[in-house]
Amino acid sequence: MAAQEAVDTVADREIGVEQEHLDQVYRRLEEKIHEAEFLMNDAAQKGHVGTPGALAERDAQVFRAGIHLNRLNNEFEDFLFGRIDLLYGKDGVRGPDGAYTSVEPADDAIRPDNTAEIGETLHIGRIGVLDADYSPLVIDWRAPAAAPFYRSTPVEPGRVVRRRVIRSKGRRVLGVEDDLMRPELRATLGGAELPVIGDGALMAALGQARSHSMRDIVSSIQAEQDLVIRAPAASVTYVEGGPGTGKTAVALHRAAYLLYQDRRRYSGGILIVSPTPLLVSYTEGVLPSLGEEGQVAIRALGGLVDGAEADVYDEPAVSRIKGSSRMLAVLRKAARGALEGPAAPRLLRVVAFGRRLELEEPELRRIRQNVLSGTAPVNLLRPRARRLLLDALYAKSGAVGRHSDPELAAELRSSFDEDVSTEDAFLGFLDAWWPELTPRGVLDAMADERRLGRWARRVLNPGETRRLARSLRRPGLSVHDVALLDELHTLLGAPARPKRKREYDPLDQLTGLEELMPVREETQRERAERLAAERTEYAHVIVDEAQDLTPMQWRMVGRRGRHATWTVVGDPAQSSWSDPDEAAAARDEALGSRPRRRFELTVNYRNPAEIAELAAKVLALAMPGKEAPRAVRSTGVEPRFTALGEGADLAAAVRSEAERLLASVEGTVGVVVAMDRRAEAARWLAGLGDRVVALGSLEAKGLEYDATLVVSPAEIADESPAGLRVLYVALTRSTQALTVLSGERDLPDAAGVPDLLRD
Ligand SMILES: Nc1ncnc2c1ncn2[C@@H]1O[C@H](COP(=O)(O)OP(=O)(O)OP(=O)(O)O)[C@@H](O)[C@H]1O
Repeated sequence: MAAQEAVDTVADREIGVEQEHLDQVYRRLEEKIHEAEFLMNDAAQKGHVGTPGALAERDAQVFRAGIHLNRLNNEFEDFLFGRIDLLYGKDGVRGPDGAYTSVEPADDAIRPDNTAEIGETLHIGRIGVLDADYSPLVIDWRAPAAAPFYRSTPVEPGRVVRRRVIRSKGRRVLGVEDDLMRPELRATLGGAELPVIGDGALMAALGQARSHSMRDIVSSIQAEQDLVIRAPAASVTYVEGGPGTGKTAVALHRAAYLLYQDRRRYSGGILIVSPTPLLVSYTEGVLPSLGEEGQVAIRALGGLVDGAEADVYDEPAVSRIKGSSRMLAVLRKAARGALEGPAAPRLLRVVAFGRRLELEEPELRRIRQNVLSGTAPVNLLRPRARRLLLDALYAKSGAVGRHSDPELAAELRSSFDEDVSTEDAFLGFLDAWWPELTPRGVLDAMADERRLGRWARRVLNPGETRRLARSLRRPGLSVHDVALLDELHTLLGAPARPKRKREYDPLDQLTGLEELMPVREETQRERAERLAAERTEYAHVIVDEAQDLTPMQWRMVGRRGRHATWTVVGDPAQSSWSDPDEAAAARDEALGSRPRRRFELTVNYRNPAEIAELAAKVLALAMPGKEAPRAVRSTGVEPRFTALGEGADLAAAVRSEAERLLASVEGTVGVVVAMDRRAEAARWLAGLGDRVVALGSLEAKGLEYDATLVVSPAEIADESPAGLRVLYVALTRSTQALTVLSGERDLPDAAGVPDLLRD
């Protein structure tokens, strides 16, 4: 008891020490706000005195200070989250953040009797704060001086003696957890021995209940993850790692790091491509919590094309066709063939120079073929089509050769062109014969099986053609349709811009029209949002769950980063694409010949060892020889197996198992079913509250829950050729508890274990 109290007292004292530091940080920030306000008033009073540059700098300072305080007050639960106590370094050089730059300890930093004095203490937080004398009160987590907080290990401690994670809420420090990097050392700070509190912040973070949004991991980034986050953004950074190794977390932190490190270079924006809208909403809070917003767009694969938000999936046989690079040949034909719709006119008749001139079908066909022999996008070929039509009509007009003087001849021709091309009959004909095609229009044309058969000849077999046409006849877009739209957009060329909204016209004031059409200045923020929405190319592209992109999706994503650097994270063992080799080839094509830097993440932070072990059995079937990541913790809770008795009601069983899991964990429960059961599963769970969600197997990608119920492994595995890998994804979603519910098809043994999960 007495010993416990002593520990508490040391812990309380250390909390007090950190509280004092946090108070000092807030005092300093408030000072900065006052300074900034003073400068602002001063600037206003002096009016135009001062160079424009100085005024802009002042504004920027006020703006930054305002953002800091606002964030500190409103958003961050743990603004200050870390501290490192370091030995004296080899030299006394300070970096721009005020910290000593030396990575290695000075030769005499450790005395022969293994004692040492702490030479520098740094606090790490979400943004950097300097004291009035430019000494660092808080180091930004992305600054070079913060790297030892993440990189230092007992094997390679560098200058770090003690690494401390500080937990705080608002302005109050709640707790501290220490790790000693040099446990053999007796270090003193200001003459007193360095105390050590708690037993590891990582485990505390991993054991916490999950909500429906991802948390940042800024206070517990591990060394192998830090290497990826801070890797220089040259060409392509390729990161592989099994489920739960932090790939998504690392990708998001890397975006924040790149912006911090070189904001100007990434002013062209960073795009994060996510497989599903569910994963987008799960992850979109992370960057704001790291102090980054605005420059990063997180988009689902089904939402990369403006105006096409798709979140439904085709059946696997259809998505296999739509995702395959064979579609490229089909789309090329369709983009041209769609010009000849059922309503395409077969005769052009105009009157010029008092004569009736006609072009009949064979001539029209020849002209069309001639125009299409070019490689330009179809919509951009329209002016050429118009010119060749006029040439052909002129040749019939009898005017050719009427003048031998070239100037007169040219004049005659130009008046012919003007006459004909303003004639309603000609204009109407051109619109119908060479219409402005839209990607959506061509996709609709492909829904006609007969026409699609023509365009897909020798590329798709008749069965595939039928399936594809049938799926395109369904209303709405599927996720895989979006990549086709994007391809068509390129093949067709940008249609003429829609007419701009009416501009503000001062003359309107005289007519009183302005009252009917309110004119409002666009705000800065609206402008930024509009520009972001209009952006089609980015300075850096991060692809999450990259193993799932189909060849056609790689082409779509590739177009958004033609001049970009890339971070590509994925796990081939979780690929839901039937032909991973084909997808890898498409990926390589999209990324071009840029050099790759490869990293591997090897530790599973999500699943307890008990769940990871079970999942590894499916991995062995799905990808024999592939190693599973090492689980970092164990809970002692084994997965639960239960089988549906003969004639039993699946809905009732799912509901009751979900209820059981809800009672066993504090946070979220995910119920994963085969894709075609997704709608009914949502009904089965109705009324159980928002801690539980039903997911189709493909939607579970990237997400995690405190507990997961996997319904019928066999149904999930049989869904598609990639079914075993999809099942592997489903089994690796849980942070605490897993239940597997088998049906008849799973051939469960007496203990309810389905045959796919037996040894
Ligand atoms: N260093 C860390 N500290 C604390 N938590 C971590 C750390 N690294 C990863 N995690 C947690 O582990 C879980 C898995 O991370 P994440 O979703 O990024 O993994 P992933 O590799 O993308 O997984 P999957 O391939 O299954 O989608 C998350 O809850 C994440 O917050």
